[in-house]
Formats: sequence, structure tokens, C-alpha cells
Amino acid sequence: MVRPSRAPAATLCQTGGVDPISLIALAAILVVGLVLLGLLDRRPKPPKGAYPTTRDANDPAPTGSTAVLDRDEKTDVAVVEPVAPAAPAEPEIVEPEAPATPALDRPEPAGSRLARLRARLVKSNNIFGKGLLALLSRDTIDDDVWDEVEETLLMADLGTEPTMELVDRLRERVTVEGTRSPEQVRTLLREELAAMVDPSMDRRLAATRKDGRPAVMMVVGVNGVGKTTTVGKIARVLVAEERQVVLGAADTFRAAAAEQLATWGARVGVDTVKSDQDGADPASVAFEAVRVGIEQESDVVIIDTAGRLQNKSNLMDELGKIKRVVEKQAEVDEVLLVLDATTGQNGLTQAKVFAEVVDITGIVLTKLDGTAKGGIVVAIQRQLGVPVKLIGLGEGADDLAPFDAEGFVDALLEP
Ligand SMILES: Nc1nc2c(ncn2[C@@H]2O[C@H](COP(=O)(O)OP(=O)(O)OP(=O)(O)O)[C@@H](O)[C@H]2O)c(=O)[nH]1
Repeated sequence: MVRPSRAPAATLCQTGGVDPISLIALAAILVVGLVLLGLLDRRPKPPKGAYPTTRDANDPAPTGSTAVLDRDEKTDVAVVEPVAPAAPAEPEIVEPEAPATPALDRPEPAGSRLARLRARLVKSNNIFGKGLLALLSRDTIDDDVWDEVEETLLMADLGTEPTMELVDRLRERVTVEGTRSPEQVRTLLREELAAMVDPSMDRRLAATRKDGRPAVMMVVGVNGVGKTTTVGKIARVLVAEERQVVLGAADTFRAAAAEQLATWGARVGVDTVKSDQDGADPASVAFEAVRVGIEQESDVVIIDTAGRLQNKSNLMDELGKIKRVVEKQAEVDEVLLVLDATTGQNGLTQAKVFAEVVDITGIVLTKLDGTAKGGIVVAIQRQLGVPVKLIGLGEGADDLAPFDAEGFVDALLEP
């Protein structure tokens, strides 16, 4: 009898189906794989619209500024990201727009200033010049006329000694030269006055780098003569000459002075070193200003100082101290004494005391637009033996002119 052949189960499995053990193993691998995939999928996703991991200069700028990437993920990115970053055209962060930088002033070159300001000099001093011309144009010049000439010169603050000298010179020439036309009188006066003002004096400002460091300029004087204003105006003169300037606000006594100076500087792109502390040590502000000037390789550092009465010895000593402290780093090349021309002979007393404390190298005569006392130029130069280098002829930013002896005398004698 033939029994139907029945393949054992194992044989069936091997030949026609899958081994159950393999099936279980396969299922287990699948499960483990799926679990792993699921775990991997839980890694934090990059924020939408974030940069690719690498980017070079040729890549289009991504949406948003680098500030996005710089931020910690914990920061409120939502605030800075667009709601729907579809196309990366718009910046994601709009930085608060910096206020537009105000255009810098273009100060007037120094050379053209006296010509422009001449009218003010003529206007304020015409009594002086015209008075002299009228007197010397008289047919007869007797002793009375000479007395009047003398008086006119004294009124103009020329000073006693220079007045006597000038009258003697004029008398001599009038006697020798005889009859005079108005033109001759003018020429005579021009020559003699110019000689008194001394065109040979060196009136250049020390504003050039020397021995690899900036020139250092200090500005001194009594209260209210126009020091801070003058420092600001000098900065403009130098900027017009394309020099690099640093200002030092060593007037720490008057609260608003440092701000006032910084405003002058900012208008022409010049840095001002100042202290935030009222009453700070002026010597250390000055020292710091010079340090900054050296570091910035600037051409000149100009230091404004507080107004001080010449009879306050402690304040005058302070001035000496500022200079000494500054000189630990760099020599002070220029000490400008600012004098208010309207105070006339009073300025002479001030000048004397200041000169004893610091070596004055030049005079700035301010407010010459408001006085007929132009003769003070001669008096002050004689007194100190230092030249008037600049004259102030108004409150405008460029109303400060280099002093020029001949131009000055011409303006006094303008018809
Ligand atoms: N008319 C005229 N006014 C001037 C001139 N120079 C300066 N001033 C004015 O004088 C006043 C005093 O000027 P400041 O620069 O503040 O004087 P300061 O010497 O620094 O004053 P203190 O710091 O208090 O000692 C201001 O109103 C200036 O505008 C000038 O040449 N002509």
C-alpha cells in the first residue's frame, strides 16, 4: 500500500515558506529600526529660515541679519523672525535705524577770513583810524593837534609808551616830508602803525606733529573771555587745513563747558576727551587727552582750561600743574592766552600774571568786533613780547581769523 507521501512539517517549511525563527528575528530588527528612527526624529529641528550650516561670500544673504544666528536659542526668536518666511527677500530683523549722522560742517579756510571779517574791524575801530587820518590831514598841525593824536592813540588802548613813541615818529616825518596829500598821510600812518604792530613776529600756530607725537596746545585766561569758544574755533581752523585734532575738556569747573566743547568738536568730526564727573582733576583730563592724541596719531591736541582770576593763586598753581602733568607725555608747544579786547588795559594785568605761571606763546584777542580799542594789540605784544596770533571778530563759528599786522592796520585806516 502506498501511503501518500507527506513531507514532514520541517521539510515543508524549508522548501515552500519562511522559517518562523527567521521571521521573529526579522520582526525584531524591524521594531528596533522603527524605534531608532522615531528617536532620531526627535532631535531639535533648526528654526525655519535659518542659515545653511556653511555660507560663503557668494551665497545670497539669508533672510535675517546675523543677529539671529548670534542669539541664544532660548531668546524670543519669534519676536525677531517673520511669521511666514516664504521667500528670503525681506530682512528678518529690522535694526532700529541709527539717527542719520548730521553732515559735518565745512569750516571756512583761515586765509579768507580776515577779508570777510574786515568790515567788522573797520566798523568797530573807525574812530581810531579815521580820527588819526582827519587830524593828520589838517593844513596846520600844531601842538594841539598832536595832543589830539596822542589822546586818540591812548583811547584806542595803545598804551602810554607806544603812544609816545608813535607820536614822536609821526612828528618827525611830518616835519621832514612837509606838505601832505590825504594819500600821503594814509601811507605815513600805515607804515608807522604797521611798524608798531610788528609784521616780523612769527604768528604761526604750533599745530604740527613733532618727534612722532602731536603738537600740544593749552588755552588759558580769566572767566568769560571766550576760551571754550576759541578752542572750538581753532579746531575749525585746523580742520579746514585738514589736520587731525583732539580736544581736551580740562575746564571741569563749569559744568556745561565740556558739553559745549564736545558740541564744537562734533560739528567738525573732532573727538573730545572729557570727564563725566563734575569737578574732576583737570590735569588728568588733559593728560588723557594727550594720551588719546598720541594713540590716534593726531596732529594736535588742544586743551581748554577753566577760567581763573589771576589773583587766585591756588587756581594759577593748578594751571602750572596741568602743564607739568601733560609734559610727562609730551611737551606743551603752545600756550595761548585769551584776552577780551573790550576789557582793554585790564587785560595787560591778567597777561602779566598768567605769563608768570605758564610760558605764554601767543595771544588770542577776542571780541574785537565790539570795541574801538584795537590799539591793545600793540600794548599786549609789547607787554609780553609774544605775538597776537588770532583775533575774534564775532560769535559765529568761523569768526576767528589769523592775525595779520598789515591787514589789521589797513582795516583801521579804511576810508
Ligand atoms: N562778539 C564776540 N563774542 C565772542 C567772541 N568770542 C567769544 N565770544 C562770546 O563770549 C562768550 C563767552 O565765551 P566762552 O567761550 O564760554 O568763554 P570762556 O572763557 O570759556 O568762559 P569760562 O569757561 O566761564 O571762563 C560767549 O557768548 C561767546 O560767544 C568774539 O570774538 N566776539
